[in-house]
Amino acid sequence: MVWIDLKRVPVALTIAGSDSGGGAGIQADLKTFAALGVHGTVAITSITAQNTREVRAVQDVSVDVIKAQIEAVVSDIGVDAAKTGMLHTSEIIEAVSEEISRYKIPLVVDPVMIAKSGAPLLKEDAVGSLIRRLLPVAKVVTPNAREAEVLAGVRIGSVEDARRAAKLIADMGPEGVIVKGGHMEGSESIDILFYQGDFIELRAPRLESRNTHGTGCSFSAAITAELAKGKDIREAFRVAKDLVTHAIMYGIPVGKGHGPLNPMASLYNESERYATLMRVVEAVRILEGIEDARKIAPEVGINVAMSLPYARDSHDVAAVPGRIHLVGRKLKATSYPEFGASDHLARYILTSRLYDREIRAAINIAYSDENLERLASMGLKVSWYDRREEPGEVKAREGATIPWGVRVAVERAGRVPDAIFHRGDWGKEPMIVLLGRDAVSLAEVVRSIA
Ligand SMILES: Nc1ncnc2c1ncn2[C@@H]1O[C@H](COP(=O)(O)OP(=O)(O)OP(=O)(O)O)[C@@H](O)[C@H]1O
Ligand SMILES: Cc1ncc(COP(=O)(O)O)c(N)n1
Repeated sequence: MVWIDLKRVPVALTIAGSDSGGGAGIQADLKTFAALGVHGTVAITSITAQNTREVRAVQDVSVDVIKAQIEAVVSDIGVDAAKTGMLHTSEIIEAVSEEISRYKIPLVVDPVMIAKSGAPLLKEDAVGSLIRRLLPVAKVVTPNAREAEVLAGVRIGSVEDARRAAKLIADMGPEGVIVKGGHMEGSESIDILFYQGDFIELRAPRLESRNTHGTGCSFSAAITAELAKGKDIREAFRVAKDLVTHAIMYGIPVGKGHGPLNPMASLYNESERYATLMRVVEAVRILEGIEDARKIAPEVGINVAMSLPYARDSHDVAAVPGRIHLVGRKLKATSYPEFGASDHLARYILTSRLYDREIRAAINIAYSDENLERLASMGLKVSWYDRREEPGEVKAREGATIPWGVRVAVERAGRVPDAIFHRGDWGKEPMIVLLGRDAVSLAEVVRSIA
């Protein structure tokens, strides 16, 4: 539960460029502030004509108007924390530095140099101003590996190098330095914070996605939002890493280049919790209403599961703890649905979603030729895997069988099928698992089969 102080909403300010494509810059910052419950204000430094592929034009805002925007916000609304993004020239950097010093605002500096599409967003002769004027007034600075190389003057090829660079940059004035690992190699994206003489390292699986435009902007905006709430740098770092990882996982597939990440992913996920749980409740009601369920109930019981739209793991999948069992001819759920209640069906859903984002629900029923024929006669696509063909290294890994089996069945069908079955193995009951967008529609299919 996040307690929101409605009497005093925290205020964050972003001093950055506008991205017409809505993916990076102030657009990403405002979405991130909003996602974290902070009121966002802006001082636009440059207007870019930009999309997912390129920066076509840049118009810098005059230094007077940049200063006027900051003063307008500070004098009336007040600012708890600010961040900088694209600051194109030395003049802009110097003006921003003066304003920050005058109002003593806690500042996060994202030393944006080159856009993901390759366009320079900081003039080469302005790096000196960034180091001399901005870093000394920064609370936190968040370079990516390439930016850290420019600032620290060392090459970064490893986590060890990143640590060394973070220390060198800390000597330039900021309290905390985070060297981000998005542009490094390796199966994990590792970010390093150097703060008060200690290092904190946060890791996340490196996600394969084209849609990473705006990651650095959202990351620094999330840190700013948390500082605005009065959180400590370390805690802000954790929140930012989490938000950005989720936002990349559900990046927005628009444009032909690098689409934007989705800073709202966590928020949308939370907003769907109740509705998702209620779909499972309704599906259970339909199953419990089936007159004679003997042909569809497996020995181990039936379960119904449905995931949140932006699910990350089995905690984001609702199902019935203890499953639904046959009592006489009718089905009876042992308890009320909860999130995280079925690892088994969660694996079916989460693996299917790697192929088709629309899949959110699953129900398992007993395997029989008759049930398979019914599914086929309803025009549903059925695929299968054979547990006896499971490679040894998959068998050895806890929880790996279902993801492997789903992959086999999906590749066989050429898409995520409407149902996947296997004929069992030693100690494993054969099973049919129905997959679809909605738990209620799947329960209706099961009712028709029964
Ligand atoms: N493919 C990825 N998978 C997981 N996390 C990633 C990936 N790419 C970037 N990140 C994370 O996103 C955040 C931003 O890192 P990155 O190094 O990409 O910054 P940046 O280069 O400033 O971003 P941008 O390219 O938007 O300017 C970091 O927390 C980083 O670990
Ligand atoms: C206005 C503006 N600010 C920042 C970035 C950097 O973001 P990215 O490296 O993801 O392109 C950008 N492209 N445009």
